[in-house]
Amino acid sequence: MTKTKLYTLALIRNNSDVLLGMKKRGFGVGRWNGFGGKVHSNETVLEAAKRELHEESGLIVNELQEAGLLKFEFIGEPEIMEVHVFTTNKFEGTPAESEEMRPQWFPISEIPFDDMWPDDILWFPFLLKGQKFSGYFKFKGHSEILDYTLEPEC
Ligand SMILES: NNC(=O)c1cnc2ccc(F)cc2c1N
Repeated sequence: MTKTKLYTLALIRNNSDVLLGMKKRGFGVGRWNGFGGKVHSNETVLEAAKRELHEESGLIVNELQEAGLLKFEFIGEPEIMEVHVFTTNKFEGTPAESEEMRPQWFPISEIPFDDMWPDDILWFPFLLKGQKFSGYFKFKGHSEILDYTLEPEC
């Protein structure tokens, strides 16, 4: 019986740059990620997105826009990750390194997809155009996508 677990993922924009974090340990280590994590039982998805962003980058955001919904299945694992993706260009503070993440601004033309999760190159174009999206990715390990669906959502 597959179990769905809620996660958040926030991509912060500043004009033509996007903020990514180099994951220093744990899940996704060595890859440039957005900022996010698990949703706790005593908070909403939006509250979790703001909390995780602040914990991992030091940034404070009052508003986040819903950007998309991604579901990730890993062959052999019972849990489906339901990842709520957010974005904003309104934030307070300066990105600061945390125990989890080393933040860095990247020009949109220089997003390091080769050092990111393999699905990013597929849905980032929707995010950067401001087109909401919905996707499902079936992974074998952490680097091979066996199959996927991805579509714009109104
Ligand atoms: N910026 N993209 C991410 O941070 C990202 C993308 N895809 C993923 C797929 C599975 C997973 F477990 C995590 C991610 C993820 N953090």
